[in-house]
Amino acid sequence: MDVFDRLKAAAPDAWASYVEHDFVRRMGEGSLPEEAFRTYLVQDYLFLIQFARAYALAVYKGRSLADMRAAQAGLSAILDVEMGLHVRLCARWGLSPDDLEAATEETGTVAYTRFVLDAGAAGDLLDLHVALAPCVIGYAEIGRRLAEEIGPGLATHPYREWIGEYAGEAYQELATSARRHLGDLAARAMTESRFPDLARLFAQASRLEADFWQMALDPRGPR
Ligand SMILES: Cc1ncc(C[n+]2csc(CCO)c2C)c(N)n1
Repeated sequence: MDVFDRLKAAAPDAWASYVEHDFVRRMGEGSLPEEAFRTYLVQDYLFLIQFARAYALAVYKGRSLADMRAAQAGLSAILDVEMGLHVRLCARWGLSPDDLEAATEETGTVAYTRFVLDAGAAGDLLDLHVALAPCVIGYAEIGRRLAEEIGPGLATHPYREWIGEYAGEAYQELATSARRHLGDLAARAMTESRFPDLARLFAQASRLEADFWQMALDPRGPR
């Protein structure tokens, strides 16, 4: 059992609330309302910008060149690859770069991203990577499961690009290497007495991921 499996096993309800969320189920069934998916895409754009900052923080928190380079690779992946893919996916869904730039960050986006940034700012690199783990590794689990469930029907599925992206080999490899890096970091920096605090951090990040899905399902009231 690696440290990621231990963290999941310590927070089964929080993990299930995230990876088995209604948004995920309905995306898989193809019954997710398009408007909910658009809301998600816009907030995810704002989310990815803050996540780039979290990887930049991981560069700063690194104590070895290897850790700093690993964080730099994560930062480049977001800035040079992920953002471009995301903007293209948004365009496919009728959202222009101007729409994305003009969007307001919702409370759920602020809560999740600033929680991760604070975990990293107040803690060390291991705290930061534990807070990042549900996001990076969870999406690989969700993407793979949905692709397996849908099977050959994926080619014509309404959410095929999103599912294909996260189920695809490149993202699966990225998640596998993030998982290995987390294991290495824990082997170096984790004393057993730290585990309960790390498990709490992991559970909270997983709940915030679940809230992120929920935010897209719940219409926002006027304000
Ligand atoms: C709410 C939310 N959670 C997780 C991801 C997945 N993800 C997070 S950071 C990143 C880039 C890793 O290099 C990816 C793919 C997302 N997009 N949105």
